[in-house]
Order: sequence, then structure tokens, then C-alpha cells
Amino acid sequence: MGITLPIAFTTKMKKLLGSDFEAFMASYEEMRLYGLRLNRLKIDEEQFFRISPLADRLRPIPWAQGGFYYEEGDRPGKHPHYHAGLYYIQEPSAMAPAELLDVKPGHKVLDLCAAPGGKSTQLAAKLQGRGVLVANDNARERTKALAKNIELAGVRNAVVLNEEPEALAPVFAGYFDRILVDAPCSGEGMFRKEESMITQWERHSVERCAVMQHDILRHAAAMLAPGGRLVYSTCTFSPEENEAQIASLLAEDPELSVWRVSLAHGWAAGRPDWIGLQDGEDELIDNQLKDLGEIKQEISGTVRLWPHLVKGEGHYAAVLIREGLNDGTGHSPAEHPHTPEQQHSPELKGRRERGGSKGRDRKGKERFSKDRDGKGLNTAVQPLSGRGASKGRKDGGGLLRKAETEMTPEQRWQEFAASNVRGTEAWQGKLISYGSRVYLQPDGVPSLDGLRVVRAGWFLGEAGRYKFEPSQPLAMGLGMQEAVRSLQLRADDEGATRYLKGETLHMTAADIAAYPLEREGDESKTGNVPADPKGYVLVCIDGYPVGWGKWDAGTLKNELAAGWRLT
Ligand SMILES: C[S@@+](CC[C@H](N)C(=O)[O-])C[C@H]1O[C@@H](n2cnc3c(N)ncnc32)[C@H](O)[C@@H]1O
Repeated sequence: MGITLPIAFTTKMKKLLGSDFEAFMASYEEMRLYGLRLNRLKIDEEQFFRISPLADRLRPIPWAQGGFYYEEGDRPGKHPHYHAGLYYIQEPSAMAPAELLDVKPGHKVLDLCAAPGGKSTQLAAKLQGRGVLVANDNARERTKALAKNIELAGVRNAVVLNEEPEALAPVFAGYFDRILVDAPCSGEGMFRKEESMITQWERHSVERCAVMQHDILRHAAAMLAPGGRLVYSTCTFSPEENEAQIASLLAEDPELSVWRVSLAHGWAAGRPDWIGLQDGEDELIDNQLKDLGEIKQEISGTVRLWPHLVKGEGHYAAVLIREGLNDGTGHSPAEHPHTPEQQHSPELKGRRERGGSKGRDRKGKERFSKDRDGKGLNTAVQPLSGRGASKGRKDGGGLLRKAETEMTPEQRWQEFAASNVRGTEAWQGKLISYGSRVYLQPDGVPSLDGLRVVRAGWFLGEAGRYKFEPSQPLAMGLGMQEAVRSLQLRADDEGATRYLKGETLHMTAADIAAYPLEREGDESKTGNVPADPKGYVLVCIDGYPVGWGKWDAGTLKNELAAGWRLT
């Protein structure tokens, strides 16, 4: 066997697994499996199979919509389709929790421990652009990758936060229809995929993880709407981090119950009989409001994915339901009793007051922090006539110049959209700006005042003194035909690779056009050549946007930001 497992780990697993231990250990002799998941916000299976060179070698992952095993040598992360956000590379078992959350378009969804964003992009695809996704992670550095993956996937209705669950709970009390807690854990299920997890396991003990998980879970539960659903998942085997966590939550919150997962695809039942085997664990379910026998019965409805029983790594998942009615498509916070204004929990109310005041200094000014791109980020929503506008006023020149510089960042966007993007009048959401950066925030998001905001919504671009610069996330979130000017490249064109590497391309005005993707047997371009081909062009590969270019007199200047280029 190539992997050396810690003795403390194998000893414990032997005690737990008994006669299954041999089969479990044999799984470490086998190769890990590789998975990718199609981004159904952009593409379905049929279309993907038509355009992808991987099509013949992909095999479906039975528990995940659009999930496929690929071969190690295929390197899908290097293909232009990856840069177009057509799929996300994700370990097969890791696709299970988001499937269990049963997200429907229109839901308000929280991914509480979200970085680097695999499950967030999966949840966003299930929302199909309707409702809200709040993706949060408390590790500041990791939220960079989280925001980028959400943007690469073309998600338009997400807010990205960098907070502790304790700070979110009062702001979003009872707000979410669906919550995913993909908890930080000791990672025992990932030893085969990533040997470095073994060192981390030795450093972050199971006990420490269990304390952290308990804290995260109870705050998560406070944010779940009546009738809402919460999925708790880990990639570890230890019962202290799995069944015992759920048992203690059920004991504390009698409105929660386990929704029994059906055991298909080789999935195995949770193990209530393993609760209490470890020292001190009984304390977790002290003061229970529910009978222990009843709780243990419920725990058998949670699920374990074992590496010797499924084609994937080790995982655990529990689905919990909060008592109450929910039509499944979301509701405004004012419609139910768990709103911030109608707190019934004195503990949460106290925390909200503390959290709210955290965002202001003694003089009542709004707190600023840096956003992930290093820009000064106002943590409060900028009003339409806010800071960005007054900045322009200071250095106005002649009358026209003065009027131009007095435009708010939102107005700058609208001016840009009018000549570059089709159909924005029909977009749902609220335009807001933080400094010069303009976002489209999904409707119904409460004030984020006082929270560390990484993305306040879909980042549309940055307003300058006289112009608006469209962002990379705007390009990724548009459909090809939403741009006034587009350039169609094919994945196997040399031009596609050159564009992704950041090079300038040369072409005539006739190449800059909005025209449909060539279909088999139809080589003709049938679209409209824009009246003025000069300006921003949405560069597409096989019909899917990858970034902006700026065309003028035969040259397409490459606008792909450094962090988005093919290296
Ligand atoms: C298992 S990973 C999440 C993987 C992610 N769901 C995905 O699918 O890409 C756990 C995450 O929890 C984050 N985390 C740890 N403690 C946290 C806390 N108290 N609140 C929120 N996130 C936390 C870690 O930074 C880490 O990114």
C-alpha cells in the first residue's frame, strides 16, 4: 500500500468496523476516482456531449445530476471549456450533499462553509438564477477562490461573505429555505485523495473539530426557516464529527428532525450505535429535550458513503427538516416569526445588537474593509447618490464634463449597458455600488451592514470618471446573445488558446458580430453585424463566453484579467 495511515486511525476504525475493516482497508490499495460536474446553469448533457472531446470517456456518477467520472489523463482543467465555466472538477462523493438539499428555483439558500465553492456552484445551478445563494466562509484567503469559482460558473444571484456563523445568525435569523453545512472536519475520508490530509488530521484533532462543528451547526439551525431543510456533511468517518453532532443538535432543538435518506448507490445508513462509544461524547447530548432512543432511531436515517462500498471517497451526510410550512419557493423575511425584527430568542437578539454595532465606529460611521481584490470595500450598501458620485463632482471640468462626472456608478453602468448588453431592463435585482464597483444584488437580501462582504451580488464592473469597465464576472454570467458584439471562436482554434493566454488578436469588422453558434452542416453566419463594431466584444468559445476584448481598427485588445488566463 502506498499510503501510510496513522495507527491511531486504523485502530479506531478496526474497533468501529469489525468484520468490514478488511474491505475498508483494501480500498486504500485502489486508485482514487476523478469527477467533474457539468454546470447546468450554462449547458446540459446533450449539448455538452455534442461539443466535448471528453464525451466518449465520461461515465455518469449515479447520485449527481450532471456528474461524471473522468480518466486521470484527461486533464479537463486545461481545456477551454473549463475556462468557459462549463464544468467544475469535484470529487464524486462530494457531489452528494448538494443533491440531498433539494434546492428549487426561488429558494433562499445558504452555503455556510463554502470555500472553494464546489457545492456553491452546484447549488447555484439548481437555483437556475432565481432566488438567492449566500456563500460564506470564515477563512478570508479561501473566499478569493470561492468568489472566483462562483463567477467562473456564471452565477448571477449570489452574495459572498467572509463571516463567522455567529455574526450571520442574527442578520439571517429564520431566513433560509435551504442550508448546507459542509463542515470543516478531520478529513479522514480524504486520505486516499490527498495524502496531505493525514498530516492535517494529526494536527487538527477530531475533538477540536467536533467542538467547532457543534458551534457552526447551532448557528446554522437558527437561520433555517420553518419547513426548511438543512444538510450537514463531512468528509470524515469519526462518529464524534458525524452522528454525535446530529444527535446533540436534535437534542437541543426539538423542532428539527431527520429526513431519512434512501439507501441507493451503495450508500450505508448512519450508525447511532457508535454514539457514546467515545469518551465524553455523552456530554454532547446532555440536557436533551428529546428522548435519546428516539434520537438514535432518527440518526439511522443519516447516511455514510464508504470508499469500499461506493465509487468515491468517504463522506457523511444528514438531512434535517425544521417543523413548519414552507411552500418551497421562498418567502420574504417579514412573513414568518423568525425575522430579525421579531426575534423571540433573547440570546440571538443580544447577538444581533452586538453584530449591528460592530459595523460602526463610535461616531456612527460605516466600517470599511478591503475586498478580495484589494479594493476599499464599504461594508454598507452604497446609496445611489453615495460616495462614488461625490468623488466625481470634485474634479469636473466644462459643463458637459461636469455633468458626466456627476453620474453615479449605477448610472455609468446603465449607460454602458444601453450600448453593450441586451435585455438588462428585464433583469431582477437591485443595483448597488461599493465605491466605484457596481453589483446587481438579488432581491430580498437583508442589509449586510456590519458584515464582511466579499461580493455584494453579481459584480458588473467598475465606474471610472468618464466610462464604465465591464468585469470578468459580467462576461461569465452573460449568454452569448446578450452581448451587442461577440466573437465566436472554436475550442480547437488557435485563436481560442491565444485569447485565453492573454494575447491580442487581429481580425476584421466582419468577424465581430452577433451570430448563432454554427450548427452541424450549417457553416453560414446569419446574425447581424453591429452598426459599430468598435468597442467591447464578448469573446465566446463554442458559444460560451470566456471574457471581454476591445475591438478597434482590426485589433482585438485582450481584456482578460491576469488571474483568469491560461498558464
Ligand atoms: C470542507 S470545506 C468546504 C468545502 C466546500 N463546501 C466545497 O464544496 O468546495 C470546509 C470549509 O469550512 C470553512 N470553515 C471553517 N470554520 C468555519 C466557520 N467557523 N465558519 C464558516 N466556515 C468555516 C473552512 O475555511 C473551509 O473552507
